[in-house]
Amino acid sequence: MPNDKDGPLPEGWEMRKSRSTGMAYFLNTYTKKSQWERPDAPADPGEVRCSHILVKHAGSRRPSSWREENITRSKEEALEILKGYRKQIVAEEATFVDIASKYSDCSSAKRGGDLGLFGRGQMQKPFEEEAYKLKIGQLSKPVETDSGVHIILRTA
Ligand SMILES: O=C(O)CN(Cc1ccccc1)C(=O)c1nc(-c2ccccc2)[nH]c1C(=O)O
Repeated sequence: MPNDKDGPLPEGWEMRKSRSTGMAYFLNTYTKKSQWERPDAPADPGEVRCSHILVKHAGSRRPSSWREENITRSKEEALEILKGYRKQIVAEEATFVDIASKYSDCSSAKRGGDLGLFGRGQMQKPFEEEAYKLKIGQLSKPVETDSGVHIILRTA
């Protein structure tokens, strides 16, 4: 029940007290984002919320992005680049949001890679399958779709 004021917070969320005002606020321990409003439980338990980093290649269905007008790298190169990003994130040398914002070939880069909530049947099948396997807070292995290669972070 969304916004049930007494119900448990969705996993990954903590209630904090603002040091200055003493007001309660809510912190998402995965994305490090904080907000005053109590987070809704996912609208439908069948939905997940994910962020992703997309590296396109010459074989991508649309080999173009906000970063690069004409993407010519090979799929193998794209995979190596993506594995490098994953290593940096796992070693905490960079945050997921930082890498997604700077390097993802998806328009969601502007939102730190956030895709929002989605249910089954909305994303390309390989992407959906991997996303639904993830626990909240877990980072996927590289996933190939017609759009390119991705790593996925499940956030809710
Ligand atoms: O595949 C295509 O023909 C073109 N697309 C699809 C697309 C294009 C613009 C916005 C959203 C999706 C992409 O290449 C694409 N796919 C994605 C995508 C794929 C899987 C999960 C989430 C996003 N993002 C993009 C993008 O440019 O921004």
